[in-house]
Amino acid sequence: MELVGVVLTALWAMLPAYVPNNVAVLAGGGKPIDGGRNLGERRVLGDGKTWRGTAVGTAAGTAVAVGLTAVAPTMSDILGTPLPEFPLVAGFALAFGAMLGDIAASFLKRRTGRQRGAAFPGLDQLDFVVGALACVWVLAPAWTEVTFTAPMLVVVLVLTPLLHIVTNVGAYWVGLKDEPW
Ligand SMILES: CC(C)=CCC/C(C)=C/CC/C(C)=C/CC/C(C)=C/COC[C@@H](COP(=O)(O)O)OC/C=C(\C)CC/C=C(\C)CC/C=C(\C)CCC=C(C)C
Ligand SMILES: Nc1ccn([C@@H]2O[C@H](COP(=O)(O)OP(=O)(O)OP(=O)(O)O)[C@@H](O)[C@H]2O)c(=O)n1
Ligand SMILES: [Mg+2]
Repeated sequence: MELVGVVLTALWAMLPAYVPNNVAVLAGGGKPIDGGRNLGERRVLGDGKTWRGTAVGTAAGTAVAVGLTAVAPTMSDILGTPLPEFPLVAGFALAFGAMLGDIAASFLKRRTGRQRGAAFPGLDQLDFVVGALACVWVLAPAWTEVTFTAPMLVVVLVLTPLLHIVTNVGAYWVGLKDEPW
């Protein structure tokens, strides 16, 4: 498959993992997952990881996977490259795994003394990718092995940080996020 095809397929396959954190920013708030508890001196996760953001983000990412599956044959024809369909478990795993990766990153940030909202370059850009890929590999291993080729994984690891930076700076500019990362 030529490069354009690999890029299109990689972004398509990751879209159910890209949407949840965006939606959590838009829909989040309310009760924190850690219930306000500390581990040692610091919060377990912090007020930035909420039940509502996690649930709505996961639901939105799963819904995106269902929508992409419905239009995959048509879009494959239009774009001239075969685009994957998502079994429900794979769509859910990508979405929920993205949220879990972001939550795990907050756990690490608190353990390393970073306050809520502090940057952790590298981790911020890839936490949800690692979470999504690990979760889908565990919950839908056969689908994952067929769908994610090595070139696609390279494209995902290179392009996602760039997309994350552009999206977050955009969200900061329009006032949706308090920090541009
Ligand atoms: C389905 C519904 C209801 C909404 C979809 C919202 C939306 C804009 C989805 C885009 C998904 C997408 C293609 C994302 C790619 C980038 C990416 C990897 C994002 C990861 O999430 C970053 C998110 C939170 O990050 P954090 O948890 O690590 O802190 O960033 C915040 C994003 C938002 C609040 C969404 C809305 C953003 C804007 C309105 C900013 C405008 C965006 C731009 C100017 C540039 C967008 C460009 C590209 C190429 C995506
Ligand atoms: N599981 C999640 C993830 C995000 N959010 C919402 O999205 C905002 C931005 O997300 P993020 O940047 O990931 O969190 P931070 O507030 O920066 O906290 P942390 O330092 O722990 O990443 C959060 O403040 C919160 O309102 C949420 O409610 N639930
Ligand atoms: Mg943040």
